[in-house]
Amino acid sequence: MSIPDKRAKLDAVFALAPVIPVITIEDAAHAVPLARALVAGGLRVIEITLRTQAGFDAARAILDQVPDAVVGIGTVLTPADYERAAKLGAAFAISPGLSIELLDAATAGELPFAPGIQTSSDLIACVTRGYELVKFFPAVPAGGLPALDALAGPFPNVRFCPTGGINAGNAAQWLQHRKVVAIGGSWVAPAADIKAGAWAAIEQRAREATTLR
Ligand SMILES: O=C(O)C(=O)C[C@H](O)[C@H](O)COP(=O)(O)O
Repeated sequence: MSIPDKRAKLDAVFALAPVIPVITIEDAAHAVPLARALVAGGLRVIEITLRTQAGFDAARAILDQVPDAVVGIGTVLTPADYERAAKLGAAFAISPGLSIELLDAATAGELPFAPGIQTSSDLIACVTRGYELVKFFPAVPAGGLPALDALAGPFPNVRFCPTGGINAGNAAQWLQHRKVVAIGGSWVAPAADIKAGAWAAIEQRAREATTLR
């Protein structure tokens, strides 16, 4: 697939919902009820991180059993992670950062990829290769909205998915920025609620998140 085609696919995914729940799952058996709760609440795009062993199995279960969910693989750190995400049939891959090796693998591959950035040098590496939708991580510790606004200036074509330190209290402010396509965060489905099977609470938080923009 060409770079513009992959870019268009990624844009279409990020247009589906204002908030992307970032999920860290310890037990793959939780994946399907969790995804059903998020979809029922109106958040179809879900980032399953590879922070835990269960990440891939969780993503596979959702892909198999929750057709309305749009599954992205997060914490993609290496070309091998990217390849695995592509083989799994995920909708996209996303990273908290970037390396040239990772960008090159994603350029050669078929799966749309959103690199993570924190500096203008990161953004130069991205735009040089045609990546124009990036995760801004960690959004709040790295300077918050003023930092994003400053970074956006020299890169007029870049759009951002800020993640890291965003919650129900500050999410709306981030979503008002014209270069923010969506925000990511763990607050919609925190680890404790997943562990406890608190699906109704997660569904309710998802529903509230859909009204933030
Ligand atoms: O694990 C990854 O791949 C990441 O990119 C990091 C996560 O997106 C953030 O850690 C979520 O941040 P919180 O919403 O503040 O919990």
